[in-house]
Amino acid sequence: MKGLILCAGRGTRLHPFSYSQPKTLLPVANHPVLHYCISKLREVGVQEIGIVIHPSQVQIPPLVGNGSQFGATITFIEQEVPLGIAHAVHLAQPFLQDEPFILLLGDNLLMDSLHGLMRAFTSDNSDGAVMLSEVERPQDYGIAEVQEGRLVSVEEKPRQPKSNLAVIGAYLFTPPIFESIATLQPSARGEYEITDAIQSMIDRGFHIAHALTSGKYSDVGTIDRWLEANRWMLAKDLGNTHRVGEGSIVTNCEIVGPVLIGEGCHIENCRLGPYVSIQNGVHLQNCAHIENSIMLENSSLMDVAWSITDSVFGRSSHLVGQSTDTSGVFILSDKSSIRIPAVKREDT
Ligand SMILES: Cc1cn([C@H]2C[C@H](O)[C@@H](COP(=O)(O)OP(=O)(O)OP(=O)(O)O)O2)c(=O)[nH]c1=O
Repeated sequence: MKGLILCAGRGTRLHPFSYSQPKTLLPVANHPVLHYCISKLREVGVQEIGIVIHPSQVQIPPLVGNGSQFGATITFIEQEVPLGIAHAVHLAQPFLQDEPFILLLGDNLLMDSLHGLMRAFTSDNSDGAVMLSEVERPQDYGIAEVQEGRLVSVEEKPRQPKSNLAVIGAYLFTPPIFESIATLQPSARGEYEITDAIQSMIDRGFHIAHALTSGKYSDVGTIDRWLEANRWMLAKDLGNTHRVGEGSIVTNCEIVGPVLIGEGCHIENCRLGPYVSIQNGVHLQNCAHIENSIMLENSSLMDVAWSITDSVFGRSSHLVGQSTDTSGVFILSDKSSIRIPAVKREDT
């Protein structure tokens, strides 16, 4: 069985960070999301992996190489215009040829392994399988209708959802999916939708099995969800402890885990955590409190007298501030910098 990972979207909901790097390279617990996808495929024995990228995403090939670091072989497939997930699958047909394949959305993170998906596919003798997860706002997802244990319909972002079971970004397909994709028309948002292709499979009499995941599922589609994914990956990896990478110097700090500190960082006189991940080369000095935040490579915070929460600091971004206000949320893109002067208070 082959694997296909999609990375070629526009990532508009993750601006400004997805301007300077593909969102599938953004770190969750200091590892690119894409690495987790590759590992999930390797865990179930998939070795031949195709990755769909946009031609401008030149950072992706050097980061994954030929796949040997993962024990896989990797083939890149270009999608010049992100016309939808089904369109990306269509472009990958020459790579996938005529065997079953697992499709993963490259910005999705699953706690469960893909064994459940594989089991649903094989035990039901089916023509494909999807993974379902209960969600709170079904209107925002592709929603499945299951009757008597069988998937009977899927609908993209329905106004009146038939269930709260969302089709999440892990699928298993057999070659008839390509004929279904060939019949599609673009949706109202102008994309060839994979949910329409699945519905077409069902309408043509093919059986699509399903596996319900109770494990956590998230994606890095928005900044809030990126922070959420980071929280649960840190909790999974570290519990309530913290880890400090090689060559990092941490002095006079109070740390409440989970907190992950990369290599070559300099951190002094700060209160950190919980849920903070810090990439390599970060410099923090005299920071009152940082919580639920991500600091990308070589960013720095100096003399920040208030509490920072729910924030992301881009690569080589800098914040210097002395205000005595109590808290702040910062979303700083790469190479941006802010200096906040001390507030002079009138004596009363
Ligand atoms: C739409 C689309 C997405 N993808 C990938 C990108 C993501 O990793 C994954 C899910 O995409 P989405 O998050 O649905 O789309 P997007 O990446 O364009 O983001 P936004 O809606 O914020 O602009 O699928 C493709 O490879 N080709 C496509 O045509």
